Amino acid sequence: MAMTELSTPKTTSPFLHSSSRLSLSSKLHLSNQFRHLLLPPLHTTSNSKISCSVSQNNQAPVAVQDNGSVKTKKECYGVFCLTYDLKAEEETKSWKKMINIAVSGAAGMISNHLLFKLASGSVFGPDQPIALKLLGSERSIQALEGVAMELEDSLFPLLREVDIGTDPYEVFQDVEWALLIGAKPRGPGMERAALLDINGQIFAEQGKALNAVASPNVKVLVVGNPCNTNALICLKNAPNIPAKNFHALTRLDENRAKCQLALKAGVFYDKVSNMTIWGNHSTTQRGGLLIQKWGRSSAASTAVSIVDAIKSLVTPTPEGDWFSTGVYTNGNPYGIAEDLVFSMPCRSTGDGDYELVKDVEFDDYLRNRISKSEAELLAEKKCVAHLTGDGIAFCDLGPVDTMLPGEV
Ligand SMILES: NC(=O)c1ccc[n+]([C@@H]2O[C@H](COP(=O)([O-])OP(=O)(O)OC[C@H]3O[C@@H](n4cnc5c(N)ncnc54)[C@H](O)[C@@H]3O)[C@@H](O)[C@H]2O)c1
Ligand SMILES: O=C(O)C[C@H](O)C(=O)O
Repeated sequence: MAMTELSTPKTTSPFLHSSSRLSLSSKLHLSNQFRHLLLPPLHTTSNSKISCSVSQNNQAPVAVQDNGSVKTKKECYGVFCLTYDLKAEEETKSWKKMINIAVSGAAGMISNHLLFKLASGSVFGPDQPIALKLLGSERSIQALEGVAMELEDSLFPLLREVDIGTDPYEVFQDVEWALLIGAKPRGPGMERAALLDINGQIFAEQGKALNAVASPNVKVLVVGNPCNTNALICLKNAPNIPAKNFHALTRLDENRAKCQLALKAGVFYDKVSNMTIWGNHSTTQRGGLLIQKWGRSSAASTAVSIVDAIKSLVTPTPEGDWFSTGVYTNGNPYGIAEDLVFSMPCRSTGDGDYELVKDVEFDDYLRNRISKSEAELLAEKKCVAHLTGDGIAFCDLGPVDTMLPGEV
């Protein structure tokens, strides 16, 4: 194998703007028969050395163009600074058109697991190139750069672009998926509803930004807690986007419930189907206990459940089964109060959209539990009336009796 040694220059932080475009382009093949190419700046120490050879095929690296002007390297990072003519690459001819995916809270715990699954192709498929638009808070911008560096070092062929920024009006431009994770998590002894005040503002602002700049058919998955009411705030601030496109993540509850039922029934969890989570991302499940054990809220299993939730929308639902997702109640067949985001059983043909499953039967016990969840969400809705355009907020969340044994 032909080898060469390249000394790599030390580079300073390239992310100098609120939204930096990192255009990750085609693969650099590491093989023996091609001429050596000077690599873009690497984030390594000044004395590090690399032995490699780089095939260039017919691709001429060019500077990234933005609004007609050639960008300077300080706006991007390493390999993201170059873009390549992909027409020469046989593999990419079978690929779908690239999609733009926004992830907020991209420097947080959940995103740290999720982003690498998205970039690997295991969520949207092995023929679906993606651009990641990463939104962080001002305080997390350095960490966001670190995330971009790790994505760069992972050499994902399907990851074509990475943007980072703190302004949702820039980061959400033309996005087809928005995964809204960025928000404060609760700590030990807190209820999710206590986050209403802190997190509600974030989702009002991000709803407005999506409304203004995202793709008109963007699919929005709200993860930040309390996710049902945050999703309601978000959709109310985005009147140009179909309300049906907004989801609150209740898939973690579904996965937890499947696990618990399997345990009880003495079967492996793949034997459990047709699980419905009704209502809100539940405070009656294991989130609090996990916070007590971990000292922080669930992250890896949440990322997995986000993957499951997206896959349920982009692949056909297996015959006879359904999945749960928090959706806008608008003419629902179960008599649940309208104008809420409420988790219900759904099916999808795999086109990103869904239909409600309309014939699930309730017994009195279930009806009673659903009513309780409905009452909780109606109370939360009153608390955020100032953020949904419904007048003056009135907050009376009542006594909380949902802590699990062992919670403090
Ligand atoms: N629905 C669910 O099933 C579920 C499960 C677990 C956690 N959660 C919720 O998800 C949220 C995130 O959890 P985490 O563990 O990743 O938290 P984290 O604290 O690790 O990360 C949150 C990140 O969001 C950033 N952020 C804060 N405000 C922002 C804003 N306005 N715009 C963009 N980014 C912003 C923070 O800087 C931080 O980097 C929490 O609200 C948590 O309660 C929901
Ligand atoms: O419980 C929490 O606050 C975190 C998350 O929503 C969870 O269910 O694990």
